[in-house]
Amino acid sequence: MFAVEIKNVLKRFSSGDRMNVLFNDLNFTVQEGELVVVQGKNGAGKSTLLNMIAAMTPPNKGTVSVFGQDLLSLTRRPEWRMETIGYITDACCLIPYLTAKQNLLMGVPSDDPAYERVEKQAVALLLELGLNEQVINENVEGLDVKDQMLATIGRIFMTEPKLILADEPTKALDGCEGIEILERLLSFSRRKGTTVIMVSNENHFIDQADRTFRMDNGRVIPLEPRERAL
Ligand SMILES: Nc1ncnc2c1ncn2[C@@H]1O[C@H](COP(=O)(O)OP(=O)(O)OP(=O)(O)O)[C@@H](O)[C@H]1O
Repeated sequence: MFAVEIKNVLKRFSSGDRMNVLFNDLNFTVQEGELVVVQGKNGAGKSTLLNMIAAMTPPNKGTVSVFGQDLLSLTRRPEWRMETIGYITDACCLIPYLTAKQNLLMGVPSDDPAYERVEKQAVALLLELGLNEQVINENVEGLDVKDQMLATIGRIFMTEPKLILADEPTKALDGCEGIEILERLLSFSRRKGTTVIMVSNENHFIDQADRTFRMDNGRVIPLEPRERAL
C-alpha cells in the first residue's frame, strides 16, 4: 500500500477575481516507510502539497489517499489527523510553562494506571532524541530554540504517527543546528519505520533520503543523483 497516493489533482486558489491554478494534473506517490525530501522555490506549492496530504485543504479535482484512505471521504477529519499525521513546522506546539517531559505526558492524569509506563516511554524518547535529564525536566520557555525543537519532535513522536510531514521546521535556526536537528528527526524516523515527507532546500539531506523531488511549475519532479549537488 502507498503511504501517499495523489492522482490527477487540480488545485487552484482564488486571487481577487482571478483563479490561480497551482497544480494541474498532479501525480505523486510515496511508499510506506519511505523518507522523501521535497525542494522548490518560494511559492512552488510545497506547503500546499503537505496541507493536502494532511487533509487541511482539499483538491479541486482528483484524489489524495493516505494509507489507502481517500481523504475526501473522511468523516472524522481531526481525529484521523491526530491518529495518523505528525505535522512539524517551525512553530513550537509545546506549553511553555510545563517541562519537556510534562508536555509529552499531557492528557495522561498522574493517577492513571498507565502513567508510569507512559512517563518512562516519554523520558526514553526524549533521551533518544538527544536531550539530557536536566533539559527534560526544565520548563520549555527556559530552553534554547534547538532543545525546544527537539522536545517538539518528541511530542509529535509520542502520538506514534504513521506519517511525518515536516515543513522546513528548522528554518529559524542557523545552518549547523538546523541540520543536526533534522538529522536526528530522520534517523529517529528510520528506526521507527515512520514514513517522512520533508520540505527542505538543504542539500545536506538528499543523500539520506530515499528519493528527492523538486516542485516546479505545478509538478513534482524526481531529482537524479547527479542533479543533487546543484
Ligand atoms: N489559502 C490560500 N489562498 C490563496 N492562495 C494561496 C493559499 N495558499 C497558498 N496560496 C498560493 O499558492 C502558492 C503556493 O503556496 P505554498 O505556500 O504552497 O508555496 P511554498 O512552496 O510552500 O512556498 P514557501 O517556500 O514560500 O513557503 C502561492 O502563490 C500562494 O500564494
